[in-house]
Amino acid sequence: MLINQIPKQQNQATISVMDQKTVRPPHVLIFPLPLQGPVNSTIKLAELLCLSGLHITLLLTDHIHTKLLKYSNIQSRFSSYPGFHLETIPDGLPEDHPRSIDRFIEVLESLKTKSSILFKDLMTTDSRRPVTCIIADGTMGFTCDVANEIGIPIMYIRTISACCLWVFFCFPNLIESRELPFSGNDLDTPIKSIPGMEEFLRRRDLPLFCRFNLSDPNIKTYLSEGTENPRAHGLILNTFDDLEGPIVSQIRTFCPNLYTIGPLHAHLKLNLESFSSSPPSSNSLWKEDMSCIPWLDSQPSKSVLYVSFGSLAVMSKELWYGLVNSGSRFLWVIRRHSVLSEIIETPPELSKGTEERGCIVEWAPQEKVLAHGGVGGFLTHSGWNATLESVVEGVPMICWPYFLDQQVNSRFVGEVWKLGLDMKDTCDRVIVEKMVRELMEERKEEFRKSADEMAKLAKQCFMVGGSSYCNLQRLINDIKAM
Ligand SMILES: O=c1ccn([C@@H]2O[C@H](COP(=O)(O)OP(=O)(O)O[C@H]3O[C@H](CO)[C@@H](O)[C@H](O)[C@H]3O)[C@@H](O)[C@H]2O)c(=O)[nH]1
Repeated sequence: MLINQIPKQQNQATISVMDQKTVRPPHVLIFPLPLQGPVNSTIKLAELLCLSGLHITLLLTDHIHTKLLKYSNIQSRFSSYPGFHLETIPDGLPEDHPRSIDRFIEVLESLKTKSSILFKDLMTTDSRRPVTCIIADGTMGFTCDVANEIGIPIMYIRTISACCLWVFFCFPNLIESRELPFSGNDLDTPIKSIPGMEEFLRRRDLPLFCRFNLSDPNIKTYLSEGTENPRAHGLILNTFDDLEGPIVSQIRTFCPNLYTIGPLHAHLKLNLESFSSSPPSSNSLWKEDMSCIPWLDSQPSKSVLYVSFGSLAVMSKELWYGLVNSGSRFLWVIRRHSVLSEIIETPPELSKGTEERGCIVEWAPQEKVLAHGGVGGFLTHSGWNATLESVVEGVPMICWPYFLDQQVNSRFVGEVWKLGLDMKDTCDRVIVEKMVRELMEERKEEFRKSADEMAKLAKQCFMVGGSSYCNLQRLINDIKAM
C-alpha cells in the first residue's frame, strides 16, 4: 500500500540505479497549468512523489501561489518533506487580468511568450540542485521546447479525461472525414471517425468550440500543444484503467509510455493514511465555507443534491426554479461575485423552498461534501476532477457541461458508465426538475448500484497490485533511472 513498500525485487533494481546516480539525486520540477482543476490534481501528484522520497520543486505562477497561500495549507503541509521546494514565476499578465477560464488562452499565450525564458533560467542557474526530470502540463508545449533545448527529460501530465484527450488526438481524422467543421443545428448527427466512440458520440458531445470557429489560431495551438506528446518521454493521466482503459489503449498508439495513476486525490489520501498522516488539503484557490458540513450532518442519509460548477460560474434562474420545484434538498455552490447579478437576489417564489431545503455557500470543501453520507447526487459541470471525486465516492451525477472536456465527459457518464444523466444543452426548469427527481427518487437504486460498483473499482486500482498502484511505482522507478 505504501509507495515505499514496493516489492523486494523492484526495490533492489531501484537501489542499484540510485547507486550509479549518486551524483544527481532524482529531482523533479513539477509545473501545473495555472487553473483550479489542474492545480488541484497536479499538487496531489507532487505530494505522492514527495512521499516516495523524491526531491520535488513545485513551480507555480505568482498568481496561483498567492491564492494558495491565502486559502490552503500548502506551506505547512509540504514543510514535512525535506526534499520539497516551492518556486514561483510571473505569468506575464497585468495584475488586474481576470485569468478566468474564458480568457485562459491569454494566460497560455503569455506564459509561452513571457515566462518561458524565466522557466529556462530557473532550470539552468541552480547547479547545486540540478533538475533531473520535468513534469509539466501538456497544454504548455513551450516547457517541452525548453526541456529539449537544455537536455532535461520531460514528462507531460494531462488533467483532463483520457476520453477528451483522445478526441483531441482524433481531430485530424475528423477533419479528413469532413465531420469537422460542421454547420447547421443538427447536433444529434453521429460522429464516426473517433475509434472506440463510433456507437455513441454525437456532434453535441464534442468540445463546445467545435460548434464555432475552428480556424481560430488559438484553438489550433491549444489542440496541437496537447497532442504532440511523442516529444515528451511519457504521459501521466489522472484516470484509472477500469474507467477509461479502452480509450487509454487508443492513446497508447500515439504515446506508448503512458502512466494512468488516478484518481490522484484518492490515491494520495490512501497513501497518507498508510503514513498515519492527516488527509491532504484541497488546494483551493478560494476560501472554503465549512458551515455546510454541520448543515449536511442534519440532513437524512443520501437526501441532498450537491450542486457545483467548479471554478466556473455559469448560472441560470431556470436551474434555481428546477431545483426548488423538484422538492429535493440541495447544497449549492454559487461564487456570487462572478455570477449574473440577476440571480443574486432570491426570486420571492423561491425563497421558501430555498430556505427550507437549501444551503448556499460560495466555495465548499468539495471532497468532504461528496464523501458525506447526506449527499445522494451531484449536479456538476463535469470537470474532470469533479467527475473523479464523484466516482470515488459513488455519487450519481446529473451533468450540465459547459466547455472543453466536459461535453465528452458527460456523454461517458450518461451513456457509457451509466453513472447518471446528461443534461447538456438544455436547462429549463421543467427538465431540471424532471432530472433531479429521476436521479434522487425514481431511478436512484439503479444509479446508486452502478455508482457503487465503479467506486469499488476506483478504490481497488491504487491498492497493492492495482493498475494505478503499479503505474505509479513504474513512474517513480523511471524517474529515478533518468
Ligand atoms: O466549491 C467547490 C468547487 C470545486 N472545488 C474543487 O475544485 C476542483 C475543480 O476542478 P474541476 O472539477 O476539474 O473543474 P474546473 O476547475 O472547472 O477544471 C478545469 O480543469 C479540468 C482539468 O483539470 C477540466 O476537466 C475542466 O473541464 C476545466 O474547467 C475540484 O477538485 C473540486 O474539488 C472545491 O473544492 N470547492
